[in-house]
Amino acid sequence: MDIVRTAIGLMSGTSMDGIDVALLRTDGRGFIERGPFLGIAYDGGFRERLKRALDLARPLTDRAARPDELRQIEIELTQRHADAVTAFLEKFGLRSGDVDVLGFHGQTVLHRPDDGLTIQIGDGALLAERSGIPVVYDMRANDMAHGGQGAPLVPAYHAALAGRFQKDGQRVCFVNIGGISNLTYIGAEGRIAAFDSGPGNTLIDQWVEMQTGKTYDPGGEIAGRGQVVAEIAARYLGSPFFQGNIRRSLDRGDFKPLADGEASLEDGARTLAHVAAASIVKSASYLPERPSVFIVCGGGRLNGTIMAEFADMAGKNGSRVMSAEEAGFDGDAMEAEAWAYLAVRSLEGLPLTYPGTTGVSQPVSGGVLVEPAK
Ligand SMILES: Nc1ncnc2c1ncn2[C@@H]1O[C@H](COP(=O)(O)OP(=O)(O)OP(=O)(O)O)[C@@H](O)[C@H]1O
Ligand SMILES: CC(=O)N[C@H]1[C@@H]2OC[C@@H](O2)[C@@H](O)[C@@H]1O[C@H](C)C(=O)O
Repeated sequence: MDIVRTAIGLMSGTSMDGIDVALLRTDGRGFIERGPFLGIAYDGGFRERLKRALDLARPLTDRAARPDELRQIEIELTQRHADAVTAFLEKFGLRSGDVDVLGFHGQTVLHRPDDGLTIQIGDGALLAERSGIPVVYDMRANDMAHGGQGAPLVPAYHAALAGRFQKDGQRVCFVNIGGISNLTYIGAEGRIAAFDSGPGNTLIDQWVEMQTGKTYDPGGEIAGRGQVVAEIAARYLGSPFFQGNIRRSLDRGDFKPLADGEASLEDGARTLAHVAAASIVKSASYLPERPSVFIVCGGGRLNGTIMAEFADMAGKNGSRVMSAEEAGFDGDAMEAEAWAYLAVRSLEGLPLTYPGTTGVSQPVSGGVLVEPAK
């Protein structure tokens, strides 16, 4: 019988808005029991530290290199994850001994798939020491070493969740609208295709922060008061990323922020919400079949303007759009749950990625296990 483990997944995504913590009981295969979730927001000061980490990482060519200041930020990030685990255990009445493994994503500071380079900061050994729990981390590297894009990795988890839709004969596509958006298509016969689909919230967050000091557009309400500026939308949607059937994974910095003065606050937010929705639809046209349903997770599902535009465009193609919650999932917890699931798969030596998800040459496992000292 397959071993069912209790795993906690820890995700600090490209939006750099905080740490998502989710518990899962799973065998890393078809058994999945979702547990509680906790989101812990970063304060403004630490977000600035993470932005600095992106600048410090830009010139790096060695994924193990940690210039002094970057190493300091890595230690702080790791300590924040250890504190997040402690807060999670306390909140839900658990002890560290109740948890078999932590799946630790860390923070992506540089992602250059064309150069075979992906760098996540986050010290797995330090987290194991501080938490007293075994840690699986660095889950993207082995995929890249085998010719994969190193992202997205969540599709293996989406595929495991899709079972009940497949039984209904549905062609399901999970859409994650995070800082960057990505898609996972699972056909009725279990065929899986996944890739990054374009800019998500990052451009919107950067624009709203520059114009107002707020870090995002709550509910998409600012965008709701604006109009799409056609030339700006065309500039983003005309990117070579959307041309041709060769999908590649994205770095947070791949799409340039909108410059001050290019639009009013509202029109800029509306245009970027339109770009977020239209890029999903454009990229989805490269899927093997038209999905019958899109299930949307990630913070972008809370932006009403993105969702209204996306539902409208997908509806014209005959596809239905629903939020993760409407489908019975938790759209905030999905990526952290996935990292818990992938950690258990890593312990079992099961594949994390497939030719259809990252373009890797063959299905490969990945991740590095560190046990705390006894
Ligand atoms: N209530 C809300 N209204 C509108 N947008 C929101 C809301 N809450 C969160 N968001 C957006 O969602 C973003 C966070 O999304 P999420 O946590 O899914 O991203 P991430 O995991 O950091 O990114 P990625 O999936 O690219 O790694 C925020 O930066 C913000 O733009
Ligand atoms: C290199 C990296 O961290 N990529 C992230 C990013 O954020 C969304 C998208 O781009 C996705 O490819 C990936 O994260 C998710 C969790 C993934 O690997 O599935």
